[in-house]
Amino acid sequence: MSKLERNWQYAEQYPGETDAQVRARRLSLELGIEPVSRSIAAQLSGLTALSRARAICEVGTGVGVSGLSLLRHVDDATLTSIEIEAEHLREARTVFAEAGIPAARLRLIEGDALHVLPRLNLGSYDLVLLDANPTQLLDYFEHALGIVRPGGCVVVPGAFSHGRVPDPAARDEATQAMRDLLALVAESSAIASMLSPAGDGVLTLVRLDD
Ligand SMILES: C[S@@+](CC[C@H](N)C(=O)[O-])C[C@H]1O[C@@H](n2cnc3c(N)ncnc32)[C@H](O)[C@@H]1O
Repeated sequence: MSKLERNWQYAEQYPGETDAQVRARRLSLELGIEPVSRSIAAQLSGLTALSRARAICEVGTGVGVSGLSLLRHVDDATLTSIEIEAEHLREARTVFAEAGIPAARLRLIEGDALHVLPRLNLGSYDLVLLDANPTQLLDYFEHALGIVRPGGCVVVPGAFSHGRVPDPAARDEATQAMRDLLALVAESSAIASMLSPAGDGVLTLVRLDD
């Protein structure tokens, strides 16, 4: 194992998780859902704590690993989470209930994010997580930039597309969409971008003040 691989593995094993996160992670894997990695989950918890987030939006609930992480340190935040698969959302409801998160703090919306995102209030979210269909990423991002407040952030896990983004031979649609987003934000004077090698890569974008 190379030094970089050892560093990566250490960073993944380092964060502690709640029992609810551990159970949700196990359930995700049983259902074939890829949850955010442990280091990315810890970054989500830290970001919402740092920004004292009160309104959080998530695209791609899965069964709740990222949702639990987003809410972990912010007792008064509410989570709007969009999921297209009814079964995933049903399991997520149970996961959140067993974690003791009051229903009033959750707005779980079943539907296609491309139909739901345009209905959300503009400029009103502190953090938006994009973790659903990677081929639709650019459309999600356009909406996310509209609903996040100035100074808020948009977080995109899977930024390396399973290692394919840095591989010039990889030309699939999801990889190309991620590359297009990386290029778009790199050129933007309205966004501060941070690309971290945690998990499968995580891109954190801050919407700068208007
Ligand atoms: C990678 S998983 C999300 C994992 C979750 N964020 C976590 O860390 O626990 C992607 C999820 O997005 C959902 N999804 C896929 N396309 C979607 C769409 N167009 N709108 C909403 N959800 C979608 C899938 O059903 C799946 O549950």
